Amino acid sequence: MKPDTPILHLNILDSPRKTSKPELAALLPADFKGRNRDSNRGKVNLRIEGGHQLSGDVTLRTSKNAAVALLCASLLNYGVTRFPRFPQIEEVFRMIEVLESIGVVLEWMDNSTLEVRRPEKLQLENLDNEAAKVTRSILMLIGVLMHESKNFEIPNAGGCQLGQRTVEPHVDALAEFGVDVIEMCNQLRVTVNKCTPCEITLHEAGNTVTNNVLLAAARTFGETFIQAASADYMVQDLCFFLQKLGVGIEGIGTPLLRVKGAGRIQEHITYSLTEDPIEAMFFITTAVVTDSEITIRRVPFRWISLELLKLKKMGLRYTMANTCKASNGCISLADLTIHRHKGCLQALSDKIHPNIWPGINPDSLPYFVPIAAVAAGRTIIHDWMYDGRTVHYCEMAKLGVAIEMADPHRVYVEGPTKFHPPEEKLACPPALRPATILLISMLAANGVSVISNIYTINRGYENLVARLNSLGAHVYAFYDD
Ligand SMILES: CC(=O)N[C@H]1[C@@H](OP(=O)(O)OP(=O)(O)OC[C@H]2O[C@@H](n3ccc(=O)[nH]c3=O)[C@H](O)[C@@H]2O)O[C@H](CO)[C@@H](O)[C@@H]1O
Ligand SMILES: C=C(OP(=O)(O)O)C(=O)O
Repeated sequence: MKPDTPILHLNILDSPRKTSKPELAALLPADFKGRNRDSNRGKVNLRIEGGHQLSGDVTLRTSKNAAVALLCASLLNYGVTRFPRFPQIEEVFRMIEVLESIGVVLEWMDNSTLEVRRPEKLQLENLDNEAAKVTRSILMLIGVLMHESKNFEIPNAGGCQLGQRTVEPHVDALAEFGVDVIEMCNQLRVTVNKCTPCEITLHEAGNTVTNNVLLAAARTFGETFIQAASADYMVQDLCFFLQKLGVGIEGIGTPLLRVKGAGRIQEHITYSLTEDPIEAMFFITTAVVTDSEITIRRVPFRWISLELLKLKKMGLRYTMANTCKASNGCISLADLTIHRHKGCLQALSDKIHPNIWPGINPDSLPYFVPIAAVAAGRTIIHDWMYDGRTVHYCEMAKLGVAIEMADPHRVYVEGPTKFHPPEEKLACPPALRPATILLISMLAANGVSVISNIYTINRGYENLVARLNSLGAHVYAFYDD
């Protein structure tokens, strides 16, 4: 194992010029080249020299979860769609591969603006199954493609492995429009019998299913009502984009959405995604676990307000400044400084559990595991939403965390913890947020830790090595071809 030097300046595309795809691929940091999608060859691993206090500031990128929804939504538009500051992450690269395979032209215009031009007719028969099946976002293509073709197939959903993740709410909701989705041999066969506006109650307030229904309703003539919709951040970002395309949407940020479908959409539009609230949780946790003062710039603070309240109750001090609007004009942002706690955090007596927004975000919940490990006392983390996520939390024991599984949905964490490196290198779990809490804990562990094959982390976070090192971390990427 031969470590590289710390990667400090990976973003070398600093001049706003049009860059061809191969040129861009050559310039992108190695972690972003789509290596090891399905194989064990060319794995990107990380070697972390932990125990350093961090300092400085970091600016949030836009979110994976809104980006994938907006990529699907861009197909509703026959004009040119531009997305400034689009995240350059593996999940986005997979969706780009899928869209390119069906004839969509996608081009990075500069460092981060992605331009999307769809052809008049998509070649659905050419769909790149290999890229599609490793994402869950592929499900959202149903809501778009049902306006294009009466019969088509997509692979069943992939994504993070967190236990059973149902597609039933998608099947039932799309049936209300007149669309049958049948699962056969791990493919979803879609038959569009009709496409009528409807009144839908989702039987789970899921994010992807709400987005799928929004996309279906966006080009269905008439008014569709969605009850028990998710109001989470990626749904809000999709709604703002659809509004810009001319789709009428009322109720954004609530569980009741009313959508007035548009006809053919042909707009030349630019839409800026909002900054990622879950990436904010990543850096907040990094500051807490390494007991560092870090300023996180452009935080969509209202999307993590309950998380911040819980942290405040635990004794964490933070300050907010420079409130402004996100580039899309819709969401308030602020610079958030996390102050050093110097070991004074206390465990909360109440359980910490996720909820649909505005509860603690399900993707924020894993970050409370290392945070609870830093606090004095016992915390109960109740992960009711996912059937199989707590097993990943228990990996934290290898870094010195006193963690005990009470049942498949609950863990007890006893702090404070003196983090130490694992005895041997850790395999990156196939679940994005649980993988990142291992990485964060390694930053706090005095000594050298290794985490292998970080494809899962690169699915959702951009240029993390360089950004952590710019805060004073010592993280080295290396490959074992
Ligand atoms: C691309 C994208 O946006 N992915 C996000 C999306 O996935 P997505 O919306 O696809 O999440 P799932 O549909 O898999 O739902 C997550 C889990 O929560 C359960 N569930 C969900 C809603 C509900 O009201 N009741 C309930 O029990 C589901 O059964 C499942 O076990 O939402 C998840 C939950 O926030 C996030 O972790 C994912 O990052
Ligand atoms: C669960 C996640 O992603 P996905 O829905 O893409 O699997 C996640 O982002 O934490």
